[in-house]
Amino acid sequence: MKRGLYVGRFQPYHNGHKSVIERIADEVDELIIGIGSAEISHDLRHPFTAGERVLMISRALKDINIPVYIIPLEDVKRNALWVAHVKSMTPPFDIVYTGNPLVIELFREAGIRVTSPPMYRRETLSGTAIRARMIAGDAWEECVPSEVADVIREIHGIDRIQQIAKTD
Ligand SMILES: Nc1ncnc2c1ncn2[C@@H]1O[C@H](COP(=O)(O)OP(=O)(O)OP(=O)(O)O)[C@@H](O)[C@H]1O
Ligand SMILES: NC(=O)c1ccc[n+]([C@@H]2O[C@H](COP(=O)(O)O)[C@@H](O)[C@H]2O)c1
Repeated sequence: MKRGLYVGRFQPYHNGHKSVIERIADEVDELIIGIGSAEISHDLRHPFTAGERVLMISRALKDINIPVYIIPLEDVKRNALWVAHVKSMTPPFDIVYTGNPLVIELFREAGIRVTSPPMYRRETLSGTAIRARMIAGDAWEECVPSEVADVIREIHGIDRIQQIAKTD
């Protein structure tokens, strides 16, 4: 039994994440998706709540045929304690998938195997680029699974991000 952990902020969950998860699902028996910075929402880098991100990801995973555990992970003030915090919140895992340099370093120091999946269409498929499109009123739907676009519409996510992008 091999269980993998994929950590990200998923603000929002997009087609780059989807392509990574499809590859991971071929390599592991079970997948844990850790939703990072779970306590942060309603700001320009983190517009969506943990619960909204759970909804986006769980609906978009309908074609993944291995067990998936979606676990919100709040940040902690001390990086040196973060891996222990993550382990306390998740089922045991054998491998971590991430491209984030700090996350790579912290798990490696803890003796846990880390793999960095290759980037997929990174020029358009990044949370930063997608949030910029949402704020500018440009097309963003093509960058995310249709189930994620549905959730963002249901929660009036574009109105939210455009409102918080205003200056007073
Ligand atoms: N297009 C992509 N292809 C493959 N992996 C990706 C892609 N975009 C992000 N990732 C990886 O997914 C994980 C979670 O990323 P994250 O949720 O921060 O998305 P992001 O697009 O990098 O967002 P942001 O621009 O807000 O930082 C990270 O390990 C990141 O390297
Ligand atoms: N000290 C901490 O709480 C700590 C340390 C490293 C990463 N993280 C989190 O891990 C997540 C990594 O996701 P990204 O790769 O999407 O940035 C982020 O939510 C980040 O805040 C938290």
